[in-house]
Amino acid sequence: MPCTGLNCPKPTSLETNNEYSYEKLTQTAEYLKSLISFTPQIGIICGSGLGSLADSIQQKIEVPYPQIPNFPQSTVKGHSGCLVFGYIATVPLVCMKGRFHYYEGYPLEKCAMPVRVMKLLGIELLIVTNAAGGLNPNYKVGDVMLIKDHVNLMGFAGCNPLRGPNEERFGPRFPSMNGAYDPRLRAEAQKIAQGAGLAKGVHEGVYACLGGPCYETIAENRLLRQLGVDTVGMSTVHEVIVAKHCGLPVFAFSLVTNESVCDYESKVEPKHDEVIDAAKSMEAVLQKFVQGIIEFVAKNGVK
Ligand SMILES: O=P(O)(O)O[C@@H]1C[C@H](O)[C@@H](CO)O1
Ligand SMILES: Nc1nc2[nH]cnc2c(=O)[nH]1
Repeated sequence: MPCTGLNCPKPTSLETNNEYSYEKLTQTAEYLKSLISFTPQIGIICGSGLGSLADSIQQKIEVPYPQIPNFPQSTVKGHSGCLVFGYIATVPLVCMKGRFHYYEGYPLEKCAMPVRVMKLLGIELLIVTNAAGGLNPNYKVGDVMLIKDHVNLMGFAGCNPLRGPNEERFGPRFPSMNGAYDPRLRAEAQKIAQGAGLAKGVHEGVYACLGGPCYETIAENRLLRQLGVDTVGMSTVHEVIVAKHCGLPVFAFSLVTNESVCDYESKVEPKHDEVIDAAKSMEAVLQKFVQGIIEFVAKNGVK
C-alpha cells in the first residue's frame, strides 16, 4: 500500500520528474529527424581519440551537441561533441563524435541517454568503441579487443543507468545482460579484422568500467586482473546496459591505448595525451575495420 500520511512525499511520475523522460527523449529525436531524410540503421559511439571513425561517412550532416535540445555537452579532449549523420557502404547511420562520462559530472543515465535517442531515431545496431588500458599481459598498445562481456564495477556500488523508475516503453525492469555483445558479429569481426590489417592484434575479452577520472593504482590493476578483466576504461558499460534494456544488439571493441601496469617497479604512467596519440596512430586501420563490419551488416542484415 502506498503511504498516505500527510508528511509523505508524493510519488513523482517519470514524465514530470525525469530530465530524460520518454517525452524529452522523443523531443530530441524528433528534432534530429527534422534534419535528416533517412532512418539511421546503425549508431556508432567513438571512443577517446577515435572521432576519425566518422571520416569515412558520406553525405555528412553534422549537428553540434550545443544545437541539440536536451543533449549533454562534451568536455573532454578527444571528444569533439558532434553527431554525424550519413552513409557508410550505403548503410544510413549516425555517429557520436564524443561521448559522455560519469567523471565529467554527468549521472550515468545522462551519459547513456544518447543510446535511447538513437533507438528512437530507428537504429537497429549499436557499435561502441573505447580507448582502454590493457590488463591482460598478452595485450599490447595498438591491439584491439572485441568485447565479449563486461564487469559492471560501478553497478556493484549501486550505480546503474537504469536506476530509478523503469520506463517500460524502452524495456523491462529487470533486464538480462546475457548476450549483450552480439556473438555473431564478434565471430565475423575476427575475419574482418584480418582484412583490415589487424590480424595479429585482435583478442576477445572482458571490459570493466570505473568511474574515473583517476587511472587505476597498481593494486587496483592487480585486483582487476584477478577478477578476469582484460581491458579497463571509463565508459561503454552504461551505454551497453541501456542498449540491451531496449533490445539493441551491440558490437563493441576496446583499442588498447596503454599498458595497465601491475608492477611497482614500472615507471610507466598512463596519460590522456598518450591515449589520444595511440588512438590516432590506429585511425586508418580502425576505419577500415569498422567499414568492414558495416559492409557485413549491409549484406547480411543485423540478425
Ligand atoms: O571515451 P573513452 O572510454 O574511449 O575514453 C577513455 C576513458 C577516459 O575518458 C579517457 C582516459 O584517457 O579515455
Ligand atoms: N580507467 C582507464 N581508462 C582508460 N582509458 C584509456 N586508458 C585507460 C586506463 O588505463 N584506465
